[in-house]
Amino acid sequence: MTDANERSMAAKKRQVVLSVRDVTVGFGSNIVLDQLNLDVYRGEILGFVGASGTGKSVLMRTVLRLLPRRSGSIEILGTDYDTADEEQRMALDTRLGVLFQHGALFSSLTVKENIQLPMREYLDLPQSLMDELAYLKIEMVGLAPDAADKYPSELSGGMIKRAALARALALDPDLVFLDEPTSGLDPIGAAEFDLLIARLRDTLGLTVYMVTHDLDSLFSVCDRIAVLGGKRVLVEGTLEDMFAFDDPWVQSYFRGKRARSVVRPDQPAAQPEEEVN
Ligand SMILES: Nc1ncnc2c1ncn2[C@@H]1O[C@H](COP(=O)(O)OP(=O)(O)OP(=O)(O)O)[C@@H](O)[C@H]1O
Repeated sequence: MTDANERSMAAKKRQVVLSVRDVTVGFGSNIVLDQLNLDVYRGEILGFVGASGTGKSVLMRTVLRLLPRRSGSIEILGTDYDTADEEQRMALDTRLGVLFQHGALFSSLTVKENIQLPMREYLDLPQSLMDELAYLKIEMVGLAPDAADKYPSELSGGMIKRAALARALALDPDLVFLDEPTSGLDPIGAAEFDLLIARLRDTLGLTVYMVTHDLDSLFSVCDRIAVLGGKRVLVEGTLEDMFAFDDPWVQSYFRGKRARSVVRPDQPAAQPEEEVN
């Protein structure tokens, strides 16, 4: 059996936790996603990439039902929100965590209060237990306990990302969506954040859907990569699949000069080389 066949057999055995089928999304006459398909498997870190403006955020927002779609279906953790009843929708909401691009913490609330927001919305817990849980999440993301009573304006960029991650983990989700989690962090902070995500995946059994432009993240923590292009998922698979995929943007992205500075040295550069942003 070839490697490709073995991989495809293994993929079939994996449990799909997010299934996007023939999804079309547009704004007026601007069709951004056209009959797009994507599967995300339990326990993986999927890196979602694509040129600027191709619709990565639009897809994530559509999956999270923050944007309407024109057609297609989306099933998350076995539930199709469109056909689910109120109780099933609520149960699904508690199993999802989201970290938006700029952290999106409420500036008038402390870190602890931000983390407790989802708990207040979905759970009926005494304050003492919510405090205990908030401190647990704060520790989980590598923040010091005294961060709990700080306001977002008192935190560094890296601390804001961690606090936002703690809030995303507030309800012990199965699937977390991260929109450019390392953007704005210095390389060391970004590498630490990547390691944190990988560790949380391993210890909590999370599935991670990560929109990113960060080549380091793609090379160091992502199990699979999906590339958005031409309003669809152009290619999905391992890094090796990306290197082998015959498309100018994909070749330039994964084998360009910037990629070569972080990738394993055994990967040859694309010829001719064109840099992408
Ligand atoms: N609310 C909206 N109304 C109209 N057009 C929108 C809206 N949101 C996104 N778009 C358009 O959809 C397209 C895709 O945008 P999106 O933000 O998803 O790109 P992206 O791939 O996430 O880009 P980047 O990597 O720069 O963040 C763009 O043409 C954008 O102008």
